[in-house]
Amino acid sequence: MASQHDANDDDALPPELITTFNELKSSLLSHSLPSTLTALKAGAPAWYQDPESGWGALHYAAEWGDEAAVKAVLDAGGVWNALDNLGNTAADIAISRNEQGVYELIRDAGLRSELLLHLLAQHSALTVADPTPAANIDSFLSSHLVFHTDGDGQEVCSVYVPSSEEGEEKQVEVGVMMAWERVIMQETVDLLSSSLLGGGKDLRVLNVGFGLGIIDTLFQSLSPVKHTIIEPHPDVLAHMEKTGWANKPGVEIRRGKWQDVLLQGEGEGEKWDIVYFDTFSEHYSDLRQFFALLPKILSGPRARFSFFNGLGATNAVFYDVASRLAEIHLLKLGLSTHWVQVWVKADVLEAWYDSRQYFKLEWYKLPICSLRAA
Ligand SMILES: C[S@@+](CC[C@H](N)C(=O)[O-])C[C@H]1O[C@@H](n2cnc3c(N)ncnc32)[C@H](O)[C@@H]1O
Repeated sequence: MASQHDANDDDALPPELITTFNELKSSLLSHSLPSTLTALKAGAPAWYQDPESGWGALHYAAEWGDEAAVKAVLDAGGVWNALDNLGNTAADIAISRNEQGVYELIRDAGLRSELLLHLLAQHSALTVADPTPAANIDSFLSSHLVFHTDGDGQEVCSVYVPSSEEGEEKQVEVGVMMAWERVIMQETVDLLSSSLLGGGKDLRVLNVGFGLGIIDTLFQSLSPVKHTIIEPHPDVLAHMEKTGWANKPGVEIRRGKWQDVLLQGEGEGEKWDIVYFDTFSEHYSDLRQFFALLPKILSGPRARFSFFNGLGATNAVFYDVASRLAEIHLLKLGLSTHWVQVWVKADVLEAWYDSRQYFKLEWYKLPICSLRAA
């Protein structure tokens, strides 16, 4: 999730607005609520970011820790996800100062804004306008993938994407799947299967996205009678063939994107007891479209669903907002979500030999979802 509003990309601010911003900033720095309210009422730009630090009024209000001031700045147009020059949002400042109430005010403003944007089906902070294989499915499916072991001995499936990072045009490695996620996959399978009474007899499992086959290997240990894997990438399919996946017990490989396999009518009425979703280069809108299939494809209230929860995972507040957004959308479809925190700090620290870092947090929020009893 990138900063939604880079305020200072716009035309230079008229001098009178800079003056009112400076008044607002001084009011916040001197912890004066009346003069903060006066400055905002006079039209001080709550969205503007000081070019030197990248701080906007919301950063100053969060540092002060006054909930009334934070609320006033948000109401006046303070931008919940604006990043300062060090990459921190106002909510990050609130966390660092242990201001839980302020943090929640800003996070909830973010959640409301995301819900509204999704309601209006418009561009949101969860959608990245990126035509490269990292964020565009057609471009990803026509890219060559490399299965290899990185310089730290980690098994990785990578794609290389053009990037102009640090002003230089180059190809950057992006992990489609990396072995550091094994701890997440293991915990996911343990939690998904622990709900199954009778040890999961006649278990039917659906996994969307094969990658390195880590989760599918773990699913095999549950001895499912039916183990459906949906996978569209030719290089991954070739890798699956080479490693004998077509002949494993219960395995049926459906070649294609989940959109083609599950929305095309063939397989109508098919149900599974465990469903897992972990694709690549897709957006939140795709995940949400998949959510809508769940009431039809989950076998009943004992069935469980989980997905790789990686959206917004480069910043704690974006991650919190993205997770709650998913929970609300699932709830609207009749699914409740139980969150389990998985400590991944040690795995994440060592994981990025040559690859772009897509997960920067210490805790992974693992969702376990089930149909609510009618
Ligand atoms: C992150 S990897 C999955 C890793 C897997 N969970 C594991 O344990 O190794 C993502 C996989 O999703 C596949 N994929 C991407 N888009 C897809 C789509 N629309 N439908 C199904 N699979 C997709 C990719 O080709 C890739 O193999």
